[in-house]
Amino acid sequence: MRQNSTAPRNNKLKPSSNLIMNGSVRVRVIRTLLAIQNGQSLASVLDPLLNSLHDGDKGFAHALLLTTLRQWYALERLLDSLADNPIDEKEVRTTIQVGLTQLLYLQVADHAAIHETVEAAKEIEFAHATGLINAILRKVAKNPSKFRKKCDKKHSLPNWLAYQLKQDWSEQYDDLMQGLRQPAPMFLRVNTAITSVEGYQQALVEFEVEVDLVELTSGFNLPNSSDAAASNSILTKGLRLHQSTAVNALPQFSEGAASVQDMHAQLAAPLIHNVLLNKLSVKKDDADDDTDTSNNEIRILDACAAPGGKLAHWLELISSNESSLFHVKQDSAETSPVISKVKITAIDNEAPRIERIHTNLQRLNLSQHDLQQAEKNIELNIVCADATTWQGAGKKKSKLVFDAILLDSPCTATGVIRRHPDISILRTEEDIEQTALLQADILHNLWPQLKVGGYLLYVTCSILKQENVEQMQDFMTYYNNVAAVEFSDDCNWGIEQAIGRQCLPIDSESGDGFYYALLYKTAE
Ligand SMILES: C[S@@+](CC[C@H](N)C(=O)[O-])C[C@H]1O[C@@H](n2cnc3c(N)ncnc32)[C@H](O)[C@@H]1O
Repeated sequence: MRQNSTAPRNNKLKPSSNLIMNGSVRVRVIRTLLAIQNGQSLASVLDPLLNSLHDGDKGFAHALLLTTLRQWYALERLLDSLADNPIDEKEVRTTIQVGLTQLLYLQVADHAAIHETVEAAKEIEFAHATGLINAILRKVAKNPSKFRKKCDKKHSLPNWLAYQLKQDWSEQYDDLMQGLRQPAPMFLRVNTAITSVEGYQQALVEFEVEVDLVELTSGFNLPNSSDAAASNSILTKGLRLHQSTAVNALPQFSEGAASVQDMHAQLAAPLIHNVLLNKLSVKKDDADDDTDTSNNEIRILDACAAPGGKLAHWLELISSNESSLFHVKQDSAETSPVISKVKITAIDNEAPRIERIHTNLQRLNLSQHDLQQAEKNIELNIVCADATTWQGAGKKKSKLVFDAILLDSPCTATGVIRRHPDISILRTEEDIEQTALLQADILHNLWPQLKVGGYLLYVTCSILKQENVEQMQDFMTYYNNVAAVEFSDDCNWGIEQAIGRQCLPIDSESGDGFYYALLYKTAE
């Protein structure tokens, strides 16, 4: 029996104090780390930190904060091994960890790292601990490579999470533990409604921004399709920057020519878009198919849409001339396009995050207003609603509303720890269970709203099986009208699972730890 779900515990944590942004750079970084340990997310404290600093200090503060977070648990273990007596005060531990990061990972000169860190302890009114801080940092400074080796040896995760990942990924475990401690590469998605990927790559060369073209192939076998359409292959192209760059240094960024989006996140929109294209192009002689395009409109849902990365991508594809749903022709003798209207609903239950959807779509000229002006016959509705209870049919009798659903589900975000290393501090073991329950509630509310013959793409940025393949296996036991679409061997991303595919953030050039499963609705 499913229980009532609640959001992950971290979402409920209240910040215990407002950040006081004064003092030296190190003091501000220490205060930021203390705020994160008190439950604030990195996303909420990073801008206040950086905005409080002179331009010349921002790079160092950013590196010090992010590196300390990435190495947090390894530094904690090292610290425990270095202290004669247990150190309990959070402020003292954090200060020493910030010192260790400078010595072991940032190659700051010994005397600056030690002196400035000791001074920081005085500034945060922990002068009583300066002797201890000084002694530990001096010991490490005498042989940094020995201590760096010690620190790098194991993982830098809380033990409960490392243990769970060992259970889930024993073969990939060592690489995964190292991969999760590294920074992630920056990827760009090119807005193909404006320019081609190759065209934008050329423009970047002129701006002296070095990138590599990344091509991901997604092969899958659609059930109940005609032979011609039975096997499909989609090519998703993105750009990987050699070095992370401020977006205002990118050509035509403010005009919407490109967006920052992880490479594996870029798989979502093409996948759901292409199965829909395929569905529309197949002659409707399938008894299992309830997709009614007789009124020339299709309805699609982005169920957890904020801040709108995948929604924007999908809208770019829909409004791009090459891949537009409006240009699909059925494989019958008829030649007229089958679709004259696409209705998209995007929901999310967090109002401030909905605001970010609007801002993002405006930059890309994809707001409701822009779409209306362009007379694209795309109707976009963005709604603040809870996906565990929301009903797209409103008062209509039939619940069957959507031809395709993208469910980019709330998750523990363990697959994006490289970008959000605060996750390893903020998450607790109990969050996995609670998050899995929330995901199940959303799935059970949305599935009855999908038309027979429609597709639901389930996505998470988690690397825990409970939220992914096990969630899908569990879900499928509830229904006799669900089939999992098989990805084929053509896929050059992720690891095949009993249902779906799992990407792991192992290698420093690849994308984040996303999971994808494509479900098809059959007749009961
Ligand atoms: C992984 S994020 C979505 C990212 C988004 N699809 C994108 O590509 O930019 C998950 C989203 O689910 C939303 N969410 C969490 N619980 C929800 C619920 N019960 N109903 C609707 N949205 C929910 C969160 O606010 C969050 O924005």
